[in-house]
Amino acid sequence: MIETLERHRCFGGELAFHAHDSSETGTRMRFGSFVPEAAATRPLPVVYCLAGLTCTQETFLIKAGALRVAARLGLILVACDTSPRGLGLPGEDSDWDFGAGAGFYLDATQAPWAGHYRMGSYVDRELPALVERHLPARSDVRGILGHSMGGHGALVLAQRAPERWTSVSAFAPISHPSEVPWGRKAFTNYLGPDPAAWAEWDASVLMRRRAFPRPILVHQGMADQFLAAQLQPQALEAAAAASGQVLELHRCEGYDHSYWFIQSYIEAQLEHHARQLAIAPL
Ligand SMILES: N[C@@H](CCC(=O)N[C@@H](CSC=O)C(=O)NCC(=O)O)C(=O)O
Repeated sequence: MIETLERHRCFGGELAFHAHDSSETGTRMRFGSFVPEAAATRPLPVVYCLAGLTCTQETFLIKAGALRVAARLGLILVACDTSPRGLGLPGEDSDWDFGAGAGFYLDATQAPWAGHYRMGSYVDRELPALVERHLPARSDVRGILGHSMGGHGALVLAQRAPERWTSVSAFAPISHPSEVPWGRKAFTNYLGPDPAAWAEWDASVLMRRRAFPRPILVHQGMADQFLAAQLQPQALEAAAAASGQVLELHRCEGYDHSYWFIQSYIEAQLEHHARQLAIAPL
């Protein structure tokens, strides 16, 4: 069951925030949804929007400038939180790049995170099942996009289950988390010290192994303060070349890591999803 906490009419449709008990995280989770007016006459495809470190279920919907575009294209948007919260685990709230607000969209295997920090299965299975039961959403196709840590999440979840995810795109993703400080910290603590376990949640490793069956779109700002140290889009590009993945990587001169960058390219990304979702067989 979901509890709807607030509803707002927006661009002819409805923006809402909901809460529910999650069996994956064992906590109460919140998510936001935007349902365009067009859903009054037919079920619409959903694009799941994964935000980055320190964000909540509100950040993308408030800051990305996506709702006007989604209303025009007839796409439902769903934005979840970036981790479970309020568990009282040691260290859960100590760092902005680990623990609460930094779930990394994976399934933790290490104590004390295992059993709760299961954002991978939450986004892949539990949330779509809930959304498809309660919103006027198509269940035959799904899109996923994300920013930074959320870009990593979108790329990894789509590549791990290409039969479940029709379309994927990312803004400034953490492209090769096994090799950068944010990813190594998260993977060591959530998955343990063995890099073999990390590989299953690393977009560049997965892409090198097997191409996703449809084109992947990425935008990366070239004035991004995290570009060299944390994001490394060149790893994704090399992996795509190795597996034959069709990867459209746009290097956007002068743009930083912020939501001003996302606002500037959200229309291109949602149009990519609309194209992919429309051509998927019904
Ligand atoms: N607190 C940090 C900055 C955190 C930050 O920049 N978060 C990004 C995502 S980074 C990768 O996942 C973000 O989207 N923040 C929300 C926003 O509204 O911009 C610091 O102090 O450097």
